[in-house]
Amino acid sequence: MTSAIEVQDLVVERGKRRVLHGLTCMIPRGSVTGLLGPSGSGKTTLMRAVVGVQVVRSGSIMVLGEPAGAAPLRRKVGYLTQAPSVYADLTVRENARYFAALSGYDAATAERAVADVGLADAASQLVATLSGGQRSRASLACAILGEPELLVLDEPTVGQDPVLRDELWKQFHDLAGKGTTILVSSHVMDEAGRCERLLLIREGALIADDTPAAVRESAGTDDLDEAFLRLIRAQEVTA
Ligand SMILES: Nc1ncnc2c1ncn2[C@@H]1O[C@H](COP(=O)(O)OP(=O)(O)OP(=O)(O)O)[C@@H](O)[C@H]1O
Repeated sequence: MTSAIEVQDLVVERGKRRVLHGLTCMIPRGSVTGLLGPSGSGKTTLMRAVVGVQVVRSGSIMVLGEPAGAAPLRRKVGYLTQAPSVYADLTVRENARYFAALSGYDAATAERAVADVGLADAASQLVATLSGGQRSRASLACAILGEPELLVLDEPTVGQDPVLRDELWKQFHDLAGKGTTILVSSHVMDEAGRCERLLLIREGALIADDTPAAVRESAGTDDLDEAFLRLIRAQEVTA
């Protein structure tokens, strides 16, 4: 099987609002796929559905050949939420070791994940005393433990400086090179160009599912920001 995620006619309602409107997409294995769209367009909702923590109204989501959220996926899927999900009163290392132990990984695996996110020097620092960017990297370390088969990353580079962002993107590609499928959301269009595939989402519907090059070509511009705007306008005209 070549697809890591298959979403079919997904409808999600949150509160009284329909947030995803029959969304269908397929994400290939071993790829870095960017999920881009305006604030409130449904990116987090789609990611939550993929990791199996979102109640869905209808449709289906298969992840690594299993229904999203199925027990065998627990060790195979890493999820980085937007809000840091580490314990403030533990050190970076203690957090990594704790989450490693929960999944049956050893201390060396925890140490490697901490180093991979550039926090080796802050490993013995309490999370409460970290900067915002460091804190989200501490969460990222816990998400990448054991190199899961699928990594779902909700805005992992927010609050990071350009050098770190660059390093994190290189690391995502390294992981993908080793076979990990990465679904990563971002608001930042210059990050879209770093993805192998793009899902552009607006108001809960897909407006593009293609490579960055194909998105640029179909919109007739090299600028992905402009391409996104043109695709939105084209969709408004046909709607
Ligand atoms: N718990 C909730 N109850 C009701 N509505 C919600 C809830 N969570 C999200 N929504 C709504 O669902 C829609 C999609 O939200 P979602 O968080 O998926 O967007 P997003 O694209 O990830 O946004 P952002 O880029 O700002 O994080 C928004 O209109 C939001 O207000």
